[in-house]
Amino acid sequence: MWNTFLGKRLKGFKYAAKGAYMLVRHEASIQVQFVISLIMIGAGFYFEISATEWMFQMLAIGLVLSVEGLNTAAEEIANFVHPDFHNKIGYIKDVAAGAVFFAAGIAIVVGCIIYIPKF
Ligand SMILES: Nc1ncnc2c1ncn2[C@@H]1O[C@H](COP(=O)(O)OP(=O)(O)OP(=O)(O)O)[C@@H](O)[C@H]1O
Repeated sequence: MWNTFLGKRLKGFKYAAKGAYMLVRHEASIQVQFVISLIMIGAGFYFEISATEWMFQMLAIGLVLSVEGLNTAAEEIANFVHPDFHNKIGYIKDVAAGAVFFAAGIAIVVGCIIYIPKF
């Protein structure tokens, strides 16, 4: 069953779900972003934001969690291939963190646009 086209896709989904669980269970940066995401979802219900606002908010949350997860993967690869200090590893980690900076910056702007008018 697992060797069919559908079986392989299901297996891939199972590994991806396991990876998402591992990120939330073990990675402090993802845990922080995850808790902030839950707070923002709670705020969405509290302020009864519109369907369009929900879409932008959920896209922003997905963007931040995805990029943070990829940043973690990049860090893990860097640590695995070169555990010692190296300028190139530092550069790789910095640009991966820079990607999170972009995503988080956009998410903050989206949050401000949605919630500032509600006060
Ligand atoms: N092996 C390395 N060689 C050069 N610079 C490094 C190295 N490891 C980390 N750095 C520098 O330190 C910064 C933070 O590293 P890293 O993201 O691994 O965080 P950490 O605090 O060491 O670990 P964690 O994020 O798991 O708490 C990097 O962006 C990079 O500038």
